[in-house]
Amino acid sequence: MKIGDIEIANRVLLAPMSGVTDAPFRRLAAALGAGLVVSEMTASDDLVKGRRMSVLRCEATGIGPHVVQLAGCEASWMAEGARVAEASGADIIDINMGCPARHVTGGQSGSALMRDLDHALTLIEATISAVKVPVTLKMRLGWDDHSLNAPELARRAEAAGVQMITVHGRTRCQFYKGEADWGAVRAVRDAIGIPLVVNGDITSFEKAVTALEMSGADAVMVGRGAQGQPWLPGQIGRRLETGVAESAPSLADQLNYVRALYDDVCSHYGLRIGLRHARKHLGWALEVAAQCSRAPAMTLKTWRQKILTADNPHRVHRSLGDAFDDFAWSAAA
Ligand SMILES: Cc1cc2nc3c(=O)[nH]c(=O)nc-3n(C[C@H](O)[C@H](O)[C@H](O)COP(=O)(O)O)c2cc1C
Repeated sequence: MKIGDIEIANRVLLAPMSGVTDAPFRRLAAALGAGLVVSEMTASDDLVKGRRMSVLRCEATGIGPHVVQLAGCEASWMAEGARVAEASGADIIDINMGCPARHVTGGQSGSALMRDLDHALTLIEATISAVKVPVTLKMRLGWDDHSLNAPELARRAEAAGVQMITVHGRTRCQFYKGEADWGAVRAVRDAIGIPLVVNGDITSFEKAVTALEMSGADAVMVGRGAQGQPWLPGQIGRRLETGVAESAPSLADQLNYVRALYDDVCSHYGLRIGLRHARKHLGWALEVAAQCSRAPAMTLKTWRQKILTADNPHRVHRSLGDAFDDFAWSAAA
């Protein structure tokens, strides 16, 4: 699959997730084989103003094709944000028209743009005119069940020059409730000729295959399923290419991944902020490892408590090693 001239390694993308898919997590998921990884949403005006967290969100070292996702509600900020992102190394700019959060939609950004397609198009056109790199778009099925206008937005976006569309198979009013409707994404397939990506609730190879079949999409995007398992997009992507199933990484490999991620998070944000950001990744990694080893709930609870409250990287590394040893005992029992 290609986005403009950019070849994608396989058909499984890592979803943008604010507070989760920061540069360290994307680096790891990309190294473990994700076809493409997308930055957390960055407010275009904050990026232009050089706000530190926005600049950090666009960091790209070691990520491969670098996709920066921009959000905003004004054409001029979107255009300027896109220029800044391109100048700092973005290979692709993605526009967010899917975020359901009230603080985003209240500012007429994210999925609120699906309520005013004429305005949405002005943002898309401004972004495309501002940069040479391909521009892509992520959206939901519509605002609510009475306005399923993703096919119309997708068709107009393609006509304006957008080069790939991702659809999360829920409406904005669903937030994250219910199940993603992969079949409903087929109406977008019928409306456009550019690459289409289906998203929502894809947590396994089997679900990826079903989502591809039901939607007619070219690729899938995995979000929450990758929390604590940064290898998942790569594993599904390789299996779609080769048909060969892989088991979960060994506990020893999982320990190496979480340690590398922890160190990268601490150096990316600096120790003080990094320790805070690292906690959720540590928590998810421990949960996944405990599940893989069928460790008792109490063992997980004890290690979570110890590791998530530690504020010294040496102690965290040591405790991670001990926790994974414990999990290995459970697995062998
Ligand atoms: C914590 C969290 C943060 C998210 N942040 C973003 C974001 O920054 N940009 C975006 O387009 N979607 C964002 N999403 C939506 C995901 O990209 C994805 O569309 C959604 O989670 C459904 O996919 P999944 O079921 O595979 O998680 C976020 C979702 C979660 C759970």
